[in-house]
Amino acid sequence: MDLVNVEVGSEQLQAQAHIWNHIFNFINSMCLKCAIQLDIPDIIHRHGQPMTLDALVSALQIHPSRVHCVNRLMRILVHSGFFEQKKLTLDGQNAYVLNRMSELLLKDNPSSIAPFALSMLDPIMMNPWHGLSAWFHNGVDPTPFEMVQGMSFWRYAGQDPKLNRLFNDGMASDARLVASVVVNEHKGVFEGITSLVDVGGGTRTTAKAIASSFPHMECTIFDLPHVVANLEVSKNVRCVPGDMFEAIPPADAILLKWILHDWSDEESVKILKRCKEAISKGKGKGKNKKVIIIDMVMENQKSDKEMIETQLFADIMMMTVTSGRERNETEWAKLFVTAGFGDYKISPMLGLRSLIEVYLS
Ligand SMILES: C[S@@+](CC[C@H](N)C(=O)[O-])C[C@H]1O[C@@H](n2cnc3c(N)ncnc32)[C@H](O)[C@@H]1O
Ligand SMILES: O=c1cc(-c2ccc(O)cc2)oc2c(O)c(O)ccc12
Repeated sequence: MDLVNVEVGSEQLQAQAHIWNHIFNFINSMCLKCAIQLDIPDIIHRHGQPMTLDALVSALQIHPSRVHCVNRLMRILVHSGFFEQKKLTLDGQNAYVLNRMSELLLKDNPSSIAPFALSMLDPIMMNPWHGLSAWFHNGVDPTPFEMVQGMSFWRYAGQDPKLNRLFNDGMASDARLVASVVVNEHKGVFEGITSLVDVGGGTRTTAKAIASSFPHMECTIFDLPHVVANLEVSKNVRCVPGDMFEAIPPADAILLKWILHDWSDEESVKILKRCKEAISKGKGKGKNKKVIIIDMVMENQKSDKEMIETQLFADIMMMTVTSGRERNETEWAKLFVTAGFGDYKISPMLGLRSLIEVYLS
């Protein structure tokens, strides 16, 4: 094709802009990481009132030669919706204020997403992305993470205390946010249940929230021995070490929060079969015998482009890091039928994620 003679119309320029936008999309992630590392949300929060650029610059402990760059960083962060700008009436200066997004980045917010953001944007997690196309040619390694880092994500996290702490803190803060929504707004899901096992319950955050809202429920956390071994004793949540692929302690109900998206369909069916055995042996009756899943249901929020895109990101993330996947309703239903369950109910209620109740019959 003689490119010089091709007429470049406005549609092509728009296409070029679209591609450029995607080439540079990583800049959004990196500016977010930079803002968290510079402590910008906490600095504005501590200021207690709208904060001018001059006040922000003097509170930031940065090299004097970088001072003139702060407004450029703040401009893109305002554009991407992380801060608001207000006109100060006295001198006409603009000042920054937090919004719902930056409040979720504050370090002392129990639901802070900052640790999760820093773990996901750590070079250890970013390097595998450079191997994505090579991994499509390589039929050996289960994930790009394993191909590039030489071991699974789980083994890596087990030997890198910094990544492990950031990831677990990120999981725990998510668990606090989700548990408060579930126990405050969807209490009915747990009513009538006398015993619950939170399989892969990690640092026990979700189980503790459920146990304090339902003091008569016997709550157990079931996780790998090295996870459970490090937890301090809690009077209302029992800890049982073990492997969910082998056997799960009996209970009326089993909770699987952010578990099945880590695993392939075959592995997920194995876990669900162990759940079925556990609730079959439990003392629950009728619809109280159930598996409660908190995970994404893809294609469930047709109207919201950003939510759909985030679910698509999460799916590719799981492919790259854990060999798991995000599923649509048909794919979930197939897992439940294959594992021998009879019925299920999906409540889309947790932003990106849904609550799925799976019944024996
Ligand atoms: C993504 S984290 C989810 C933690 C927690 N449910 C939450 O949402 O905050 C997955 C959990 O599964 C646990 N896990 C992985 N393999 C397991 C196994 N074979 N048996 C039991 N737990 C396992 C991990 O230790 C980890 O705590
Ligand atoms: O590396 C990950 C990433 C996630 C993840 C990514 C995006 C989302 O919207 C949600 C979750 O989840 C993970 C996970 O559950 C896990 O066990 C290991 C790694 C990751």
